[in-house]
Amino acid sequence: MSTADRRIPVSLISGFLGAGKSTLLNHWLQQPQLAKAAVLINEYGPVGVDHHLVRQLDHQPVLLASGCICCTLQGSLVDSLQSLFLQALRRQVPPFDRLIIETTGLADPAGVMFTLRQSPFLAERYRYAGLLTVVDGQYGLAQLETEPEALKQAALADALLISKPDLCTEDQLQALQQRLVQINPGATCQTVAHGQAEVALLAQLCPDPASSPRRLKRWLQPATTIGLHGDGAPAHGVTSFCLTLPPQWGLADLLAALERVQNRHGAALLRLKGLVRFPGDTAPLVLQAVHGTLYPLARLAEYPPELTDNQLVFLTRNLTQAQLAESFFEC
Ligand SMILES: Nc1nc2c(ncn2[C@@H]2O[C@H](COP(=O)(O)OP(=O)(O)OP(=O)(O)O)[C@@H](O)[C@H]2O)c(=O)[nH]1
Repeated sequence: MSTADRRIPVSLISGFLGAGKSTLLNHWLQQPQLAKAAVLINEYGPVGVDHHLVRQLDHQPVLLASGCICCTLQGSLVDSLQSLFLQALRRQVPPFDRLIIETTGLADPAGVMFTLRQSPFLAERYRYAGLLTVVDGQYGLAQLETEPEALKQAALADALLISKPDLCTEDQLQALQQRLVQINPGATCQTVAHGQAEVALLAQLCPDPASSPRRLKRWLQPATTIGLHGDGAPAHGVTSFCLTLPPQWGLADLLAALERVQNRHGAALLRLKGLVRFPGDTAPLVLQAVHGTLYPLARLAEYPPELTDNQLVFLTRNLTQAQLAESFFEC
């Protein structure tokens, strides 16, 4: 990075659904080096849950944009970045020295890179500072074969982080690492458990793009060399919807329903997130699943008031809401 460049560095964290992006961000936001960082979280789905899962420090604005930044909301990303900059200038939010964008699991990072370059306002104030892609240690290898977005995110990354080593065998990790090297030999690749990566990784992602045009070209290059169309199209057959728990259900009913759904439709269940509270609970449980894996339930400190009780957000591929509901609500 040139010392004269005073633009705010923008780092992207991408990774397929449930790969471990928020976990990493949560860890990083507690580190003093990022005390003056701003964070933009982008979500896919009708109800935002992520921003309640990322621990928010008082002085860090967490902005939300619903939808997919790369394909449907590029205009809105420009607006968000512009407004964040102006708000900091007017001291409506604390000044920030770095911006981290966590892209939705379905986002194509090339769209974000392109946005930053295309808007003159943004290009003067922000500089693209690299892409870190988190790859699910457990499901990553399969996702790289079946999910074009996952492949593209890996192909475009400056650094790759393999998550969840504790859930993988050595062979699994090795096979994934080998595949990632094939897809993106230029990126660094390391394994990280529970998001505990060094913050220094952010600074190492890439130098000032202006001083490295070849790299920039590579970032923006459609990944046709590895068999993708590179048109930024959203995944086919991916739907997102909410289901509300029947009021008489308890935790046991919910767990039984999830087991049914995961047994029957594990492959089609890209992601499930939810906050649930049962009678007598003072704080909600955080529910997260990826395919057939239900992650350990965690309890939030308090209930975010603006969220509707007991709604689960599903993201599925080639599985309709009606089909999923039939399994979910079966008694
Ligand atoms: N066992 C284990 N679980 C992990 C690890 N990293 C993340 N997880 C869990 O995986 C689940 C998904 O992680 P998130 O950080 O929410 O994933 P994400 O990429 O932000 O998910 P989306 O926002 O849906 O794209 C959570 O329940 C995490 O606690 C890890 O290293 N080991």
